This record gives sequence, C-alpha cells and structure tokens, in this order.
Amino acid sequence: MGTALLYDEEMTKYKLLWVDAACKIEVPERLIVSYEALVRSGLSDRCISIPAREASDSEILLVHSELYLEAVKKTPYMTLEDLKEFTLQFGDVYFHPNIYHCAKLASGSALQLVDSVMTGKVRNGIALVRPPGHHSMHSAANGFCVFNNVAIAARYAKQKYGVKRVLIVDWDIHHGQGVQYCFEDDPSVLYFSWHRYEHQNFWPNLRESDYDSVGKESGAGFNINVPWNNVGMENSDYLSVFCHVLLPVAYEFCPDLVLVCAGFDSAIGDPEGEMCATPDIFAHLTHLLMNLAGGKLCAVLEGGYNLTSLAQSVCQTVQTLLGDPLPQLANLRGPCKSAVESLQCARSAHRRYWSFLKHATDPPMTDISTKHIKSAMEEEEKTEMAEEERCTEGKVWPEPPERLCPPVCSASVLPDDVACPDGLKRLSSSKDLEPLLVSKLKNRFRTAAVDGDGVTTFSRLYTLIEKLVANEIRNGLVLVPDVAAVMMCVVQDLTSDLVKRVLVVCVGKEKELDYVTTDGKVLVVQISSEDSEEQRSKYYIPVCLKKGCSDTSGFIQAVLGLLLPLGYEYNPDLVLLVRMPGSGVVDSMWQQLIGLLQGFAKGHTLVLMQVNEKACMGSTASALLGHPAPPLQDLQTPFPEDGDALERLRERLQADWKMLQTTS
Ligand SMILES: NCCCNCCCCCS
Ligand SMILES: [Zn+2]
Repeated sequence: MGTALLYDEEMTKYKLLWVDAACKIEVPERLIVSYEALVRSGLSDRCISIPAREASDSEILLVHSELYLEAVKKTPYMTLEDLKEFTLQFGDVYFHPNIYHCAKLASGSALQLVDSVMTGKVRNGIALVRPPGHHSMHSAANGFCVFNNVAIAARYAKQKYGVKRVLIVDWDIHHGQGVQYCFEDDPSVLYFSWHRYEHQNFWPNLRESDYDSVGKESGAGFNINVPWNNVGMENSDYLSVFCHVLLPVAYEFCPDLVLVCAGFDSAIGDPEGEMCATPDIFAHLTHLLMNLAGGKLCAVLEGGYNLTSLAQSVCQTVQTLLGDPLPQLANLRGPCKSAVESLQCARSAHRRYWSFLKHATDPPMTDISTKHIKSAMEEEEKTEMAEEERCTEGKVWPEPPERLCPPVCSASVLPDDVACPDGLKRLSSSKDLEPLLVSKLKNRFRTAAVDGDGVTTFSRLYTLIEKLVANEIRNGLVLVPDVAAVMMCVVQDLTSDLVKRVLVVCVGKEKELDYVTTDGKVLVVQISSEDSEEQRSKYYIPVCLKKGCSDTSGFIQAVLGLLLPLGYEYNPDLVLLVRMPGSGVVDSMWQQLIGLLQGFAKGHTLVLMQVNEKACMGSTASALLGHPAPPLQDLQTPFPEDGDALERLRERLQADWKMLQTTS
C-alpha cells in the first residue's frame, strides 16, 4: 500500500495584511517550498494524491464551540479594520478574508488523510496544510492556528472508525496546548509533545507545558510533556527522548492509529526553535513510529519557518513514509545535560502510570525556584563551550545525503531444497572464495557447517554481504545448518575489510560467544534467558531476560531502552541479526525487531537463521520487505528483575555509551 499526499494551493491564498512582528514568519511560501521540493525530488509522483476538502461544521464542532465557529464564519466578510479588531482577542495569530476557507481545507485534509488510512486505501500519508492547528482551542484561535486539525482528526477517527486508542506525537518545537486541553482527561488519546520551554520563558509561557502536566482524572498518564530548557538541542537529544520516554509508553499504549503534529520548526535553522537537529532526524522519527498501529500513520504539517530546513525535513519525512532506506546519522554523542534532566523528569512523572517506566529514578531534588539559576549556569557552560562546537550563527548544515533504493530489496541464501519466500530474490550466483579463505573456514570448523555445500553457502553469503555493502541489495536472509558456527565465521572474517562496524544482534543463546572484538569493529548485543558470567567488554553486551526471549514485554523494553540507543551511537555499516534455534521469540516481536533495525546501516540487515526454523521465514521476509509489523498486543508488565537489571545495565554502560543516559 502507498503513501497519501494532500496538498491544495488554495491554502497558500491567505497572508498577513498588516504589520505584526509575531506573525510575519507564517507565510504562504512555507507550503509552496514544501510541495515544490517534493515535486522536484520526484517524491510527489511516488505518492497517492488525495484531494483536500472542507471540513463540515459538525466536524469542526467535534473540537470547537459553536460560538467560536459562528464568529470565524463572519471573517470572510470583514473589512481590514474589522479583521484587525477581531484578531485582537486572540494571541499571536492573524485573520484574513480567505483564512476561514483555508482553515476548513486544512482540517478537511487531515480528515481525508484519516479516511485514506483507515479504509486501507493507503498505508500512511502526509497533509501539507496551513493554517496549522495544534495551538487552537475550544473557543480561541492562537499561534497562527484557527481550527485544531489534528485534534479534530483524532475525534473523527474515534467516531467514524471506532478507533480505540490514538497516539498523537507532536514534534513541533512549540507546545500544542490546544491538543493537550482537548484530551487531557481522555485516556483514549495519548498526547506526547516536546517543546522549547526555558523554564516557562518561551512562548506560550504556560505553567501547564511542563513535564508535571500528566493529564487529569481518567486521563492521568496520557499527556506527556518534555520541555527543552535550553536551545541548541541536537539529534542525540531527540532520539534519546524517543527511546527512553515516547517509545516505551507508545508500545505499552498500543495505539490503533498514530497522528503526527508534524511541525518542522524543531529543525536546525528555524528562527522559532533555535535548535540544531538536522532535517534527516525526521526520517528516523517517522521510521520509529511506523511500526506502531500496523503502520497506520497520518502526519499533518504544523510549524516550520525556515524555508530551507522545512523543505528538506518534509522530504525526509515523505521518503521514509514511502519506505526508502534511512540515512545514517553520524556522531551521535548522547544527550546534553539539560536534555537528560528533562527526560528524567518526564520519565519520573510518568513512572506510576506506565509499567515500562517503572524503574525510572527520580531526578535530584532541585526545587523550581533554583531552576532559573541552574539554567543560567548551564547558559554560561554553553557559552564556555568552544564557539564552533555549538551551532554556529547563520545556521549552515549539510544537505541530507541521498537515500538511494537498491535495485533489489531482499535477497535469500537457502539450501537448494528450501523454497524461497515470496518477494525475496534467491542468490545463487557466488564468486569463488579465495582458497585461503576456504581452507581457513575448513580448518576452523570441522562441523557440517562447511562441508561441500557448506562452502557454497559461505561463498553465497559473502557475495550477499558484498552486495549489501555495495548497496545493490538492501537486506537479506540466510538459512544455514549451524547458526552459531556460521556467525563466528562471518563475524571474524567480516570485519577484515568489507565493513568498518558490524552490529550483531543475537536473539537467544546456544553457547558463549567466544569471539568478541575489543577494537570496536563488532558490537554484540545478545538477548537471552541466561546471564553471562562472560567478562563484559564495551563491545559485548548480554541482556538477560528472566523468562527468555518469549517474554515480549521484557524483549521490547530491552530493544527500545538499550539496543536502539546503542545502535544509534555505534552507527554500524551492517547489522547481523542472528536467531539462535529455540530462542522462543514471538513472531510479532521478531518482525518488530527487524523493522526497528532497518533504522541502522541504511537498512543493510542480514538475518541468519537455522534451517530447522524455516517456518518463520515468511514473517521474516515480510518484515525485510518493509511491511509493517503486527502490533504487540496486550503487553504484560515486564518482570521487575528485568526492568531493574536493564536500568542497572544502562547505568553501568552509560560511561561508555552516552545514548544510554537517562539519569543526570
Ligand atoms: N517570534 C514570533 C512569536 C510567535 N509566537 C507564536 C508561534 C506559533 C507557532 C506555531 S507552530
Ligand atoms: Zn511550532
């Protein structure tokens, strides 16, 4: 299924008609440059174009009052003076004779997108709209917003499609207070927002935008605020919050639909956000949400005021929605001190509501009053930091790298008597291995692994790896008689020259991995049921689950809170996913894991499985081909020992792996 794109140039036909410093950045060009970038890059042709429509009165009244709607209805007939007068009652927003029409189109576009996704016409999609929506409230326009497009879409999805749980992710740099107010007592809508806050010194300067606004009454726990108390936040900060706050809760919530308040003023270069995250971060934020709700994701444009980073960020988002390989994120050096504090506060505030946050530790007690002093010291610390280290003025950043689709998506190396799963391309050609390598293989393993056809398997395996590294193939599946033996071989020989860094994810355990590099060419993360007395080097990380890999709650918690942050920091060129026989991993979890691992190494994942587990080749192939993984249904509370062990593991490793930091 495809990706919907909603855009209508009518929504460019309103603008600010008088002088107002607060509103001058909200210009029609925002939509024009975004759409033109999609056209120029060829991305718009790859999307399914869905027409915009006007939201009806009843749809708008799902969120707004009749009083407000009737008032806005009058604006098309107002004189310039009346419009100015009418505008005065609201904050940081302006009206125009055509803005009511455009606001109905913006909300209607969001509803068209929901229809397209919920009826299965498309898998996901994006609506390029203006005016934005997340600041508008029951009876008030605010922050360039007239109708709350995403809030209306959430209510509409529940009413028309019986959606039980909606996740709204607001990655715009402003707090969507309008969305928070709309759903704060509603446990069926989980609202997550990060936003520039600076201890309430940034617009809209609301006390209720802080991390301790967790929702009210039955909605307690279903409102998550992550305040940014400094500017200059980078990719590491955003990914840390996704891995350690949003994703654990999102998986536990298990939404039927994901709506994104896709504001791009959180990108570098934006005059509002003054952050330093690069446009390619949105490729990863989108990717990390795409395995939820069976892939049903609707992104609706909110803010974004730097026309260059806005256009690039929109393209990055759409390219991921289309399933293209992700760009590698370089030198993630972990969250800054202020970000760690914010994420620790958010985790702590929600510990009592979410079993996946149960082991969050409390932040050191500094009462609110001292915060502004602290932030002043932080400010000083930042200015002391070398000028070139901080984001330079004038905000220059590299164009996001091209994300080329390999000619072949998924290849397989199988014994001749095993049928190739649909969609995979069987690799039968293989270059002859150097005799030296063959003899090395032979004398290293006398087992069946490398008898006659074993060598053929190896030569095909090496050919496959070469093609992955050359980006001729995106990912692959290899079936072998003896997984452990082959893994050792691959790991030892792989790191020679083909790839710089290999992330080995070992699911289940058959025996000690007696081969661990210390030079960092291989990072092994092993998830299994047994604790390993193995000396732990920085590059061999055993995760022990009390009930083993069949415990999906413990497994996903380890993946989100440990494997993902590690993988982002390590930034491998190849991922080797090894399924040990008898691991017991549940199929949906296995598919989720394959989906999430696509975020690394441009999607170059090599899955190694034992021939006698060929029954799960079908689901493996489906995940490798990019089909959304099935949701992880009714996750139990993770075992306390596991949650505790994971927290201790992170604390012990965070000195070496900064992306594991969750405590300041
Ligand atoms: N320096 C201009 C102040 C603008 N304040 C309102 C911002 C609304 C953003 C909507 S995403
Ligand atoms: Zn914004």
